[in-house]
Amino acid sequence: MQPQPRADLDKAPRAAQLRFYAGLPFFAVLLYLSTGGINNRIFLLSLSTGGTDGRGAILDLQLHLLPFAVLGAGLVALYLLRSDHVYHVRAAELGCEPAPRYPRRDVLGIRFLLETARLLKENVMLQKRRELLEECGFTFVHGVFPDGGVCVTTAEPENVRAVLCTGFADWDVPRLRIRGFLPVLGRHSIFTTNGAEWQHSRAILRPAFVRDQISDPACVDRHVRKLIARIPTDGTTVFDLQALFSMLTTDTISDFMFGQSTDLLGNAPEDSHKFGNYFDQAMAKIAWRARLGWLTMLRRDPELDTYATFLRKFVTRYVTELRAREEGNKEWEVGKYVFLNELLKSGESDEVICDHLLSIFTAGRDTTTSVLSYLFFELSRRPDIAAAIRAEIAELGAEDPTWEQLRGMKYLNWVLKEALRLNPPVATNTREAVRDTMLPRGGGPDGKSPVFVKKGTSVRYVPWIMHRRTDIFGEDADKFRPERWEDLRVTLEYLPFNAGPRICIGQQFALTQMALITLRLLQAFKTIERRDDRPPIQKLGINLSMLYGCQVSVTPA
Ligand code: HEM
Repeated sequence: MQPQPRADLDKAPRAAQLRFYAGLPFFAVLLYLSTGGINNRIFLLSLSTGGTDGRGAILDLQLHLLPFAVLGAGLVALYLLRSDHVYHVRAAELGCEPAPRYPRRDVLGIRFLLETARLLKENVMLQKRRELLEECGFTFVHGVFPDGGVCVTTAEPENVRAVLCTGFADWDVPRLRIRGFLPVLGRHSIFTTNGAEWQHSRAILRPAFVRDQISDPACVDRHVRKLIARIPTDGTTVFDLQALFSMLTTDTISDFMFGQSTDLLGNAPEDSHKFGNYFDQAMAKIAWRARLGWLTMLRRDPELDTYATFLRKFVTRYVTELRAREEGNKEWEVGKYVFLNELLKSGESDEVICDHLLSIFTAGRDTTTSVLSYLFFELSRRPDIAAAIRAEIAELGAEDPTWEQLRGMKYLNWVLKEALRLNPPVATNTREAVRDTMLPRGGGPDGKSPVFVKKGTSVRYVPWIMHRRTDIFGEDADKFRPERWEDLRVTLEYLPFNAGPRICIGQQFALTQMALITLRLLQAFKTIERRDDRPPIQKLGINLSMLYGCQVSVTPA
């Protein structure tokens, strides 16, 4: 059966724009009348009663201004029509066609903004956007409130390739995201910079991730053992693995970065718990700011300021401490790789180093927690998959596994890939055009023509939806089936770590860390059972997380 076109999807966006511009003069008159406020009402009343009640001067002025207001609005409309015309001529020259616009009637993107806020609140944003994208050929355009521009949303691998790889120079991390992240990450972090500044940050951070020293499973192992020790093993006590994974990743990343762990799974001081807690709150707030736009930034948020101040102080303390040790010329934990040590060698100021450290926390903590939580949710309802991983673990023997061995575990790596496919922690991402450019797909009635993109336009690409496309991953795309990776060959259709020059620099670190954690938990527990009847809802923040956590009970091996 042919799908019915949605009434709220405009396949003729240009006509809609023209209708909007034609309405501008009327809008101006309305605006003019409404700015007269109560006076206008009195004026209209007085016309019907025959008197102006002493307000003649003001009303006179308004009447004189009326032609200018109409003329002004007319000129604005003409200007917009002209640039619209120029835009369409250029687009046509390049063989571009418009992409469908959603929703159909939406002056300045207000409806879209309100709908987005509602869908986020109801935690159905990804599902609803998937339906929409499937219907309109995987690309659509919507208005952006309040600046009146547009944003292109796409789940088309060819568009992703153009944005992240082949046309990299045409696209920046959007200003909106930078403004949203600034209070916490600062202006020098790898996530809040573009161009030369970003290249500089990446050049400082990247070497730390290719050094042999970080390949130290013992560091992760130490913290996993603490996690295992905290888990009740009577098979009936229910606990939330997601909360424990969040502590674990905080501990491992802080250990890797500062050479001292926050030790949330051990004997953490009050401050470390506060750090974990404030970090969660701050992330939730900046996700909201970056998504809902300039409106959320009009007002200062004193809570966010409190969180940001505390987080920056907490991290700076380690920087000051380590600098003091270095100045005292003491050898500090000889042989142990400490990321902060390497950063200090860059000669950057404390403020810049603090920005970098917080960005690594942001990049590595909740992403890893998200994948592990979802993975163990799947394992808790799929004992067959857990058994297949255990069989592979048994082949390793009794020795502690090396990083190389972990990377070589074929089935375990399929399982991780499958978890990253179905719920990539960075489920959606955005870039902004820094010059007029185009996307190769999404335009015209069949969605196969290129789409012209004006400078300043945002493009949101959605790995979560792309990873579930049945034309790419098969009819069972929604199913957790690790075996699909045996012969599946994909490139940019699969994008959990991004691609191109801004690809995730912690990818190998994350994969091996997650492999080791999974291995240790499956060695420690014979059964891991799901203990939650509620549907598994994914909450969209900066990263995905499980709304109700991962509630399970376990028995010892
Ligand atoms: C499962 C875990 C992880 C996933 C799914 C993931 C995913 C991503 C994605 C999608 C990006 C691109 C963001 C963008 O440009 O908008 C990214 C960037 C980045 N990731 Fe990861 N990441 C993970 C773990 C980590 C870890 C553990 C670290 C470090 C300890 C890390 C460090 C970074 C950094 C520094 C960037 C910025 C790269 C740049 O802009 O040049 N990531 N990651």
